[in-house]
Amino acid sequence: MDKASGNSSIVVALDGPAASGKGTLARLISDHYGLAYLDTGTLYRGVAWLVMREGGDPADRERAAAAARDYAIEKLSGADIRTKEVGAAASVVAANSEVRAALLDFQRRFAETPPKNAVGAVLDGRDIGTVVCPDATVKFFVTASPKTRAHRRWLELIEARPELQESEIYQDLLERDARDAARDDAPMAAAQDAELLDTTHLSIDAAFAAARRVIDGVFRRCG
Ligand SMILES: Nc1ncnc2c1ncn2[C@@H]1O[C@H](COP(=O)(O)OP(=O)(O)OP(=O)(O)O)[C@@H](O)[C@H]1O
Ligand SMILES: Nc1ccn([C@@H]2O[C@H](COP(=O)(O)O)[C@@H](O)[C@H]2O)c(=O)n1
Repeated sequence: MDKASGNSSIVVALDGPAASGKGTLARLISDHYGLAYLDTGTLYRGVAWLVMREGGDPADRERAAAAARDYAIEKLSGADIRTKEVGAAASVVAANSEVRAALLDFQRRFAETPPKNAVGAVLDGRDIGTVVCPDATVKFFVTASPKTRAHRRWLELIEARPELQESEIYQDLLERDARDAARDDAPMAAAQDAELLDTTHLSIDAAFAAARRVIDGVFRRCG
């Protein structure tokens, strides 16, 4: 239940820094509760990829804004948007208010009217609980130590990119986290009513169990 609007759809918001485990948890929550899942980072990664594919600079405000306004998932078929470089570029376009404005409606519509008649939606990102869905049913701020997050991301990328150094990933994550937290528009921050979930010393299963305890508790109180 969306707290304020009374909207019948359940909205679970997961925010937090890069490689904290938001997406992993969001997919498990989506499957367990039958919620539609939106990884909002893919929107910003997609905009950055589209700009770079045309040889543009992600810092080019008008070019990035135009790419966001013309964003369509179909334009990204076959695109590898999970690379370190696209992640860094995504955090550059994400500081562009026109890009954020162009992507906001789609995220809110997804939450309010989830696809495939799902009973609700789970969205992960940086500003879901603060800007996109401030009245979400349940909010989490998922984090882990920078070293833990860098190690997890390194493990994720190393198979495809054996040349990658973990130290390079660590530095990249710190720079991206700083950009995300320092920007004026919709900075990465924990909503005041978000549950803090530090996964540094939690397995995926343990983190999921902790999240379920919170969600089930809210659902019991909401009836
Ligand atoms: N609790 C955990 N313990 C160990 N590994 C984890 C845990 N949670 C997630 N991982 C692994 O860490 C990597 C990053 O996780 P995930 O993609 O969920 O992070 P994220 O917060 O969504 O990252 P980003 O915001 O950069 O997309 C994945 O390979 C995932 O399998
Ligand atoms: N709601 C969001 C989601 C993402 N971003 C920006 O996109 C970058 C990539 O996101 P990932 O979740 O795929 O790591 C991220 O670093 C942010 O700069 C955002 O601003 N808001």
